[in-house]
Amino acid sequence: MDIGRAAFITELVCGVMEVVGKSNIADYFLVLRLVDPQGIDTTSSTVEWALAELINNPEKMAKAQDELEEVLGKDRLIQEVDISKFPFLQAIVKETLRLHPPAPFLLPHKAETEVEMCGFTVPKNAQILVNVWAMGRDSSIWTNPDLFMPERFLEQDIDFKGQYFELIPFGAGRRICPGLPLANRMVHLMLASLVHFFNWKLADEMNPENMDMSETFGLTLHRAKPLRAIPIRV
Ligand code: HEM
Repeated sequence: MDIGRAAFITELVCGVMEVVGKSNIADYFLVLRLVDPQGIDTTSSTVEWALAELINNPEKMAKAQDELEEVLGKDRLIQEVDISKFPFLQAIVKETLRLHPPAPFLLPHKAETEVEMCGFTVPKNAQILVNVWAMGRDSSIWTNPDLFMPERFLEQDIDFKGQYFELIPFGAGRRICPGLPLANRMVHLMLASLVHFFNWKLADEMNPENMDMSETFGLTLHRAKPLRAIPIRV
């Protein structure tokens, strides 16, 4: 791990400790385990889905590889400062989080008071689950919602940092995921490295067209069948 990354993680942990100081530590770790059972569950699931979608859509994979090679050449490793130079890579991550949000219902919230919203009454103390998975597949928000089309994010200036309510895989507002800045960097860096230096072949002689892209639902969302792919050094 490089010094910059280590300093960043230390800073994040300190920030988290501040939060813990103001709340119940047992609840905090319970939530942390639920959201991120092994510390990287949500992050690794995002990278796995992004890679699966790229293998399933070879022309998008080629476009991502071209973009990386144009800026980095054949040998240079991507650094954190480079991420902003890759609009298509960023669009791939957004599109992956739209289609496969690792926390499909965010975390349960509770209404502190009765609220009127869009003609509905949400009673005090009601438990609220926000179905971001369904929002990502809603045809009144997205054209061809079931298709993996990263290009849609090249045409519109939307990110997932809580300002655009059509795309909130990390939640929004006060309870937004505190790991967002770290996850954002990790997903881009991991995915870019995997795609820049390797071509990918599916195991067991499978073709991209008959890949199983089904999901398992729970508090977190995963691939029903883990991605089995073989890296081939470019
Ligand atoms: C792609 C990666 C990730 C996604 C999509 C994600 C998503 C989420 C979501 C949806 C929530 C609940 C927000 C709400 O209450 O509405 C959450 C909470 C949380 N996340 Fe993440 N997360 C990711 C990565 C991480 C990482 C890397 C960490 C730690 C380093 C982390 C730590 C936490 C913690 C501690 C909470 C609970 C915060 C609270 O109690 O309010 N997450 N995350």
